[in-house]
Amino acid sequence: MKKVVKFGGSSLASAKQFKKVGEIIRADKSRRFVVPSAPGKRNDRDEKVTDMLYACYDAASEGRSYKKILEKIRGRYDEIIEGLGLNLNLDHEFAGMEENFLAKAGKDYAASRGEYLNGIVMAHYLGYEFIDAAEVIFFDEQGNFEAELTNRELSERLSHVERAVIPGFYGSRPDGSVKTFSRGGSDVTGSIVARAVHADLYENWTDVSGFLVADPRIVDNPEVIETITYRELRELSYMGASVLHEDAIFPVRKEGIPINIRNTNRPEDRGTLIVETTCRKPLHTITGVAGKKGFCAINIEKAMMNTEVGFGRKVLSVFEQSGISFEHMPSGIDTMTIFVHQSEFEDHEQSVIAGIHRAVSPDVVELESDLALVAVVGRGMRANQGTAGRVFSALAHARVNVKMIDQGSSEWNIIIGVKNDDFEKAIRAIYDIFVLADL
Ligand SMILES: Nc1ncnc2c1ncn2[C@@H]1O[C@H](COP(=O)(O)OP(=O)(O)O)[C@@H](O)[C@H]1O
Ligand SMILES: N[C@@H](CC(=O)OP(=O)(O)O)C(=O)O
Repeated sequence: MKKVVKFGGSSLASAKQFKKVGEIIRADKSRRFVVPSAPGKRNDRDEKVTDMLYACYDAASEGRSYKKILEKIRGRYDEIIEGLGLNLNLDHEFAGMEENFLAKAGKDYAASRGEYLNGIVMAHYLGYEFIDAAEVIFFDEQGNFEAELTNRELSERLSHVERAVIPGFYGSRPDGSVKTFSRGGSDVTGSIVARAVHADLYENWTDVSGFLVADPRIVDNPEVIETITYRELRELSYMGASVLHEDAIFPVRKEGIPINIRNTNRPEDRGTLIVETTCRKPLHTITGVAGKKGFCAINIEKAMMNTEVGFGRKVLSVFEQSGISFEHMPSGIDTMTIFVHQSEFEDHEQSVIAGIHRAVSPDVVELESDLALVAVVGRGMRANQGTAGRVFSALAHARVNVKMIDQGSSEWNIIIGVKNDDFEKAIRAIYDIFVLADL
């Protein structure tokens, strides 16, 4: 049995948390490969080390004094080292970081040091080998992750190692410069390591007892999902369920390795098992509900639109030319609506509208901003009649105005557009009708 264990920032925020992690790892000999994040928040008012490193980099690159922030970061590690009673000194590492800051090694380099230093501390604490992720995780010149090259090299390197700590979140480009994944990317590193060592299980340890049916910051005490499939999870994590990075399933999916989400503060809880496929019937019709705010809808109307071959392609090419990807595209006979991220769209708004006019001569183009998308996801939805009806009656009861509905033909997800202001209300209404009313 071989397990890869990833610990998030909340699990490594202090010496007290490190001790819990140490106990978890020592309790099971198969936990051979450890992927730590940078220290996270110790309480609601605290800062994540990664955020402090970004602030430090910004100060250094703008010629402002960064020393105070760097000292604060140093303080976080020293507190952990002292609390664990380790004979370890990070003088050399911090001197190297300062040199590189001044040499402008880049923002990604700065951000990655949170995981790098925590990896050194963790390896020391556990007596495991430390492997710098820059030596085994690779990106190309453009910064795209090199999945196959990484898998080959990492497999080879780890085949000679009994127990190792590999810091999460970063790797390197061909010129040796550091490149990070997007925020939350240590989850992806854990998955890459699990694939490379052909792990039996990828355990992802965090501060909640599994993947929850809804975001616990919106719904009080949501139920834990016992078993969820990769594709359900991908949809929920892409749509904002931040417990697992949206790309973390791809490497393990290639090998069919299950992921187990576990709680460092309650190791006795079984957590959530994420699998390729399962015979286990879901407890409720829906598996989960998640969503994101900050979308904008571009509504295009033109009489007889559906008879114009190539209409959709021409419209989408306008977005493509501005480098904007679209999220959803519900359409009617004479209407078509494109949902985009408001933050990506705002700067290009007028040029995109002008482009649409030039490309397809529409009758009307209208914009609606400050929208949220909610995804109701579940493999059980196909087998249950009236799911959409229940969703919409719950939303109507909660007085939520539905702006858009998009149901894939696979019938295991329904996407609903609502106003940003109605977002939390919509999530609670859907949770209540499918989970609380079911109990
Ligand atoms: N559906 C969900 N299930 C569980 N947690 C969720 C969900 N949606 C959002 N979260 C949030 O994700 C957090 C865990 O993710 P994250 O902060 O990245 O942890 P870590 O620091 O351990 O990587 C939880 O504390 C919770 O607030
Ligand atoms: N430390 C990085 C990477 C990461 O995955 O962190 P966490 O596991 O705490 O979400 C971040 O804050 O984005």
